[in-house]
Amino acid sequence: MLTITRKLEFDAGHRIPDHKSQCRNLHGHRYTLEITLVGEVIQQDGNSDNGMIMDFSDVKALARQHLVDVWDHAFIAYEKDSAVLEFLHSLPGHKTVVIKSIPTVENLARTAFDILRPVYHDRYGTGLRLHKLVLHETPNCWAEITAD
Ligand SMILES: Nc1nc2c(c(=O)[nH]1)N=C([C@H](O)[C@H](O)COP(=O)(O)OP(=O)(O)OP(=O)(O)O)CN2
Ligand SMILES: [Zn+2]
Repeated sequence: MLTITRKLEFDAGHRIPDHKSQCRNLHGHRYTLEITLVGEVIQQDGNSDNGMIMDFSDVKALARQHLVDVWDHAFIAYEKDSAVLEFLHSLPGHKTVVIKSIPTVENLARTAFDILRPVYHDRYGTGLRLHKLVLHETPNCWAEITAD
């Protein structure tokens, strides 16, 4: 299978409210996101995308628009983490992203996958689709999610 992968990075805060150790504290990470796409290679002389599954700059632009710019420098909070949400909502203009699950790297990867899958899906009529998403929380810890 021929795939392309675009890597992007962003910073975000989170906490894991029930965690047995340090991760229950408010803290942040520089997340690394890897987006892997599959699809036919475009064969069209004169087309800027000729020879590509998708131009890396377009992969990046869409990822930024729909996910990275939304999450970058935000605090990502679980919708039931009422103590933290109450505090964050008291800060004028604070960038807070509320998600339906605890913001572990597993749940963030799944949430990111669900956001980005329709963004890339068959954009050029070439069977383009999101094949895999990898989210690194630290250089040593990451989650991967692959399309069924
Ligand atoms: N399965 C998961 N385990 C943990 C998660 C998670 O999202 N999924 N998250 C955390 C913490 O939030 C933190 O991100 C990881 O901290 P830590 O284990 O300290 O990771 P480091 O890479 O910094 O660890 P080193 O031992 O310094 O390499 C915890 N667990
Ligand atoms: Zn963490």
